[in-house]
Amino acid sequence: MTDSPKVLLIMGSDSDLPVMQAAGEVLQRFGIPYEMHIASAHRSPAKAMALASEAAGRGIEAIIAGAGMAAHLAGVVAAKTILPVIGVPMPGGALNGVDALYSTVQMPGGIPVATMAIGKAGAKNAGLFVVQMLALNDGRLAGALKEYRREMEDEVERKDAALQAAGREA
Ligand SMILES: Nc1c(C(=O)O)ncn1[C@@H]1O[C@H](COP(=O)(O)O)[C@@H](O)[C@H]1O
Repeated sequence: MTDSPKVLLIMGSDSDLPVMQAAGEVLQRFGIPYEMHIASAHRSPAKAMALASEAAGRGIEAIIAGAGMAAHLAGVVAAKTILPVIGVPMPGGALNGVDALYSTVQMPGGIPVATMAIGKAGAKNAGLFVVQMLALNDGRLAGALKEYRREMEDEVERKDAALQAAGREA
């Protein structure tokens, strides 16, 4: 995207990209410019901390941080900025994301990380949560979110209608 980014997406590894893309897709759908980076609190701590501490000065309004296993990334990012940080626990590893969920959500009092569900649904909701925050001061986004909800409702209705029709035929 060419506009200056409003949202920063950080992930601990390139292996997280297929999941984190779900957040990017939501932001793209709502026309919100974002930037994606790979940076790790464990493997490249200086870069992870610099991205976090410089974000506000660059006009970023929210950060989505995704990591798996011992997922310290979102917490470390949150420690270096007062921007809202949304954490997405990645699936995989021996514990299939439960480790990442606990290490993302169990922040000590004082440094919050708004933690979403494990995996793609969590990444998607992280994107939507950011849209909802930005919509507080943006009527266009608020309207687009209402339309998104209407479409979701219509889709459920279509599926139910198809189920009822199939039931009648059986
Ligand atoms: N949890 C973290 C952090 C961190 O918290 O800073 N950095 C990388 N990782 C995670 O390690 C997992 C395995 O990484 P590799 O696939 O590169 O071995 C990834 O899910 C990544 O987010």
